[in-house]
Amino acid sequence: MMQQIYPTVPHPYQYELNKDLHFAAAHYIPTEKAGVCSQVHGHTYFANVTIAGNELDDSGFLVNFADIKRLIHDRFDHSVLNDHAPWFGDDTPYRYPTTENAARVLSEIVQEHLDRLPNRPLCVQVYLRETPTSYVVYRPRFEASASSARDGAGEAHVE
Ligand SMILES: Nc1nc2c(c(=O)[nH]1)N=C([C@H](O)[C@H](O)COP(=O)(O)OP(=O)(O)OP(=O)(O)O)CN2
Ligand SMILES: [Zn+2]
Repeated sequence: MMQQIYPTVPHPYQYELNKDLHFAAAHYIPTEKAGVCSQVHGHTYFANVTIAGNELDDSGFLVNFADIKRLIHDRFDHSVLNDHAPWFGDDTPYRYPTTENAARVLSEIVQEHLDRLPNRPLCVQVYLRETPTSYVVYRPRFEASASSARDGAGEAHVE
């Protein structure tokens, strides 16, 4: 597993968990503007998922590290990203499996899981490296009302 220093995300929460993971996947970007990347090709993607919150569950976890791996690695490893409807598709640039969209999709998949946990942690950052020279950092926006309702974060606002 590649280990490195990731960009930090400002947030008001007491606990921050980070999970590194990787998956091998093929993709193509369905536009001529992508040049050779419009042909099917593969990468070993490296992701770092950052989750934050103030409350732990009855195991003393913010979230089980293994759940994050299961959600991402088990779903996408040795697959073609373009085939993963509804997350990815060829119909709109918002669903092309670019690094930008893939980082957002990972965040959304993780947050859907976190929303079902009683302690309601938040996915505050996904770092996704597609090649040795290319990566994207995605940080979801949170409404102030949602985060304060969740855990008494008051005026805390994660950008
Ligand atoms: N903004 C984006 N640009 C590109 C994306 C993307 O997802 N977002 N994707 C690609 C290709 O899929 C390609 O796999 C990655 O491109 P690139 O970094 O150019 O890959 P190289 O290994 O050839 O990089 P070098 O630094 O030139 O070795 C293209 N663009
Ligand atoms: Zn690619």
